[in-house]
Amino acid sequence: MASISIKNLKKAYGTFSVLHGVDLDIADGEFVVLVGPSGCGKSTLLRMIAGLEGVTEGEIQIDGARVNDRHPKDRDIAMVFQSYALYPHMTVAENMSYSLRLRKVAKDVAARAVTAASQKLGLEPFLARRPKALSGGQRQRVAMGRAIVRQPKAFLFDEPLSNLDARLREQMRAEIKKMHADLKATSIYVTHDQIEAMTLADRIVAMHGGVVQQVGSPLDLYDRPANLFVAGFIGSPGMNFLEGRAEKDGIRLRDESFMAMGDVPEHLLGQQVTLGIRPEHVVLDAHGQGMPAHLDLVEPTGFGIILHLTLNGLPLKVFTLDRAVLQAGPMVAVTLAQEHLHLFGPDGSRIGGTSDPAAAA
Ligand SMILES: Nc1ncnc2c1ncn2[C@@H]1O[C@H](COP(=O)(O)OP(=O)(O)OP(=O)(O)O)[C@@H](O)[C@H]1O
Repeated sequence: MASISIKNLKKAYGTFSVLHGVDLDIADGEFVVLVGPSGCGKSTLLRMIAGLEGVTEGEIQIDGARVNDRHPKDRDIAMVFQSYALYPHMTVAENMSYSLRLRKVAKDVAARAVTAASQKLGLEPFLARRPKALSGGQRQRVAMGRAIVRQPKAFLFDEPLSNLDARLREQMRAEIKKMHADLKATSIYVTHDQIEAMTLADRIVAMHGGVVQQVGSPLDLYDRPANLFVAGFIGSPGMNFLEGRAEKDGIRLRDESFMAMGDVPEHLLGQQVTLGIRPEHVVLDAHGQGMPAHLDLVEPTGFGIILHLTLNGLPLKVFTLDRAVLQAGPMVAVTLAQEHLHLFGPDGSRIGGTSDPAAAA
């Protein structure tokens, strides 16, 4: 296995710049997930690491060695795609052993590697079948098995589960996690799906517009998003944002209502700021204490309930497990849990901490 280091990496297609200087150090055995909206450059970054795209500027190192000009096959990296990319005329066993045969690995060694990988992935009953006789989930497993038998330095996953239905995704997600716990292989995984990112990653890299916005553990990004983009992107239903002007002890919202939040840093006074609060941190008050809000829409998800409210003319989402709200009238009372308020400055970056008062100082 290997460490991967990316230094000031840039990519442009003609005059169109896709990556604007990415720095990232991935430790040996780490599972890193790249997330971001469509077009933010995550697949481009992955493909550059694999050697499938050239480097415009900057450096990629694998185990300390510069690989910018190294051919993909000489980087010793296995890539798993959403399209599976299996050879249709080969059986599962042949697909899995193909790369070993190319490397002239002895037949019995290759057979042992295929057996071990197929046991791990529950593929033994299918070894003699061709890909067309497999379900999507089974094909994806073969694609992973093919990567495993090579024992590469690192695995790169490009949205491997996006062609699968929700139940199968859930199952395969858990299998990938188990596989990683087992093999401890350095892995970089690209996805749109934030549940995949949250559940699989040791660290998440959130990208937007070809720029890394934040790198951290899943809960770091959830609890202490570095800016408005990360705050809005991570979490579903998404964080609520309320815009206003900073005053000494809180924020004067657009509708002139006041949200108390302790000492506001002096340099922000009078500035336009944004308050953020996650839907699960808006507290519904059964006793009618708190701010009156109009209940516009109720979305029961089974697990919990998403409420769409209007508070002082502003939209506010609430997530609750309390089914009693299904009987609530058109008016409810809400409190925003102060310790869970996030504050973002005029440029969108996070101000201080909410859960960690020392960081706010
Ligand atoms: N060969 C190319 N020539 C020109 N532009 C390209 C090329 N490949 C990608 N791009 C552009 O680079 C940007 C980043 O693409 P990339 O595929 O890396 O995004 P992504 O974040 O992986 O998106 P998605 O989640 O939709 O796959 C996009 O605007 C895309 O149109």
